[in-house]
Amino acid sequence: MSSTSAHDRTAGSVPPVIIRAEGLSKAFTAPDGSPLPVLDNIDLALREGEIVALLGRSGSGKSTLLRCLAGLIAPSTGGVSYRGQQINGANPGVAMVFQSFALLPWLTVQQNVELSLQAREVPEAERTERALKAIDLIGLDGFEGAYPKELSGGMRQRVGFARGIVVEPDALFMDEPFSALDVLTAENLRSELVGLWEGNEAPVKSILIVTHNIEEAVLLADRVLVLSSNPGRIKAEIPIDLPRPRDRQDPRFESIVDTVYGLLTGRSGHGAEAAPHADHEEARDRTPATPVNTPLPVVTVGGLAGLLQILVARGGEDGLAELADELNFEVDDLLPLVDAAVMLGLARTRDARISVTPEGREITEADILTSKQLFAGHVAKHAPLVRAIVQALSRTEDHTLREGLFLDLLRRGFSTEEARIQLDTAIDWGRYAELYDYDHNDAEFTLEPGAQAHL
Ligand SMILES: Nc1ncnc2c1ncn2[C@@H]1O[C@H](COP(=O)(O)OP(=O)(O)OP(=O)(O)O)[C@@H](O)[C@H]1O
Repeated sequence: MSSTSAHDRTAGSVPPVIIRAEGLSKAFTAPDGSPLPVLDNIDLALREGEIVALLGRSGSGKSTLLRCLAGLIAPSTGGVSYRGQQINGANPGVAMVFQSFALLPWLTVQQNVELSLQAREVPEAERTERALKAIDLIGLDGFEGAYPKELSGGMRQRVGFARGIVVEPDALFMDEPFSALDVLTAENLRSELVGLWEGNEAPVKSILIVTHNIEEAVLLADRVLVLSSNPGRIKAEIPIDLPRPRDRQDPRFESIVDTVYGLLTGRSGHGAEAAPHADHEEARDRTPATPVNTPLPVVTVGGLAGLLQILVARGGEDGLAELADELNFEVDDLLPLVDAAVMLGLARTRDARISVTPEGREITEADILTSKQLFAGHVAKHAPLVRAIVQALSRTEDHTLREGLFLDLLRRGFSTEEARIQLDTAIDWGRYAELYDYDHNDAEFTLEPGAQAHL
């Protein structure tokens, strides 16, 4: 908790819990009807006076958890309570701010803000007064009569915030509220939000923010909960006891960012940080890698080669935070590349650092033909989906197969859209490695001569 926070807890007393999740698990249904576990056994409590950030990779279940806590979807097992009462529908203590703003285009700013109050049956005169106050607070004074299309992205999201705070919720839930905005606008809005929170002006008692941006989480939150993926579990909880507004250059800030980087890049949660669930993780580690339990990181061969080149040029090793900073990448851009390099045995990560392996260096320094052959060997060995495609093609008489087979198999563990993305990634990697060719017109794979030697 920040030492300067207006929401400071009284020494020694633990603030009351607003929302609690106990043993919360959620599984969706995969397109083939099998269960798709997304969240597993989540316990968490959101207390008065705190900002909590939920951080995790894309697809780790952050939004699903937020929606379960908001009562928008029901957990498969376990429950959610609001001020001690189990909820069975929309959580009455929560207001939401969405990434997409979700404004109604045919309503003015004021009407959009009043809508939240209308839904709660607040009388008209009070609605107007409260809406104008919220609009003023959030810096949109003078734009009450404007329509969303007349506003910039940042101003639209201000309306989103006004609509959330106008109901004076116990908990304001924000799902990636800054990620549709340009960097400067996002930074500006974040600082204003921190200002309102610190000045105790925003009429909310707690904030839960979903983000994939590590620095954003460390800038805003009193606690960061890191979710692991497949299925999502709380992998670590990191308290952030720095005064606000926080300084990105502060060594303590950097050190926390590094720790979180380390947690997110730790291979699916190995190591001490996964202690509470280490038994599950280990059990999973013993199961063989399949295209479903070990998805391909969605990156191009060009991107991967670029990462290795940069690492080699920097002496073979670098801190992940420094690398992301210098390349002007967001965490989400960098992590899949890091994952791909690690999956293929071309780099390794330790804490928050990445180093190129001898195999990665060899590939980077070889001529193009040798480099391709080496790459083919690593991909056929370590990328489960590419390997599965080569194996399946080897077993057919004419060494060809339609993509439908692989899409059907992938749909056992992925949505239709994700299955397509996985297959497209495998097409990119396998074609570059000259393990197989792919004909777009016939949607058909053909094994390349010599590919089986890599199995
Ligand atoms: N209604 C649904 N039906 C089936 N699967 C779903 C549904 N909603 C989410 N999923 C799946 O659940 C997983 C987690 O999704 P979720 O959106 O919660 O993740 P996230 O961590 O918020 O990801 P991102 O950062 O990309 O938004 C994904 O694999 C997603 O495809």
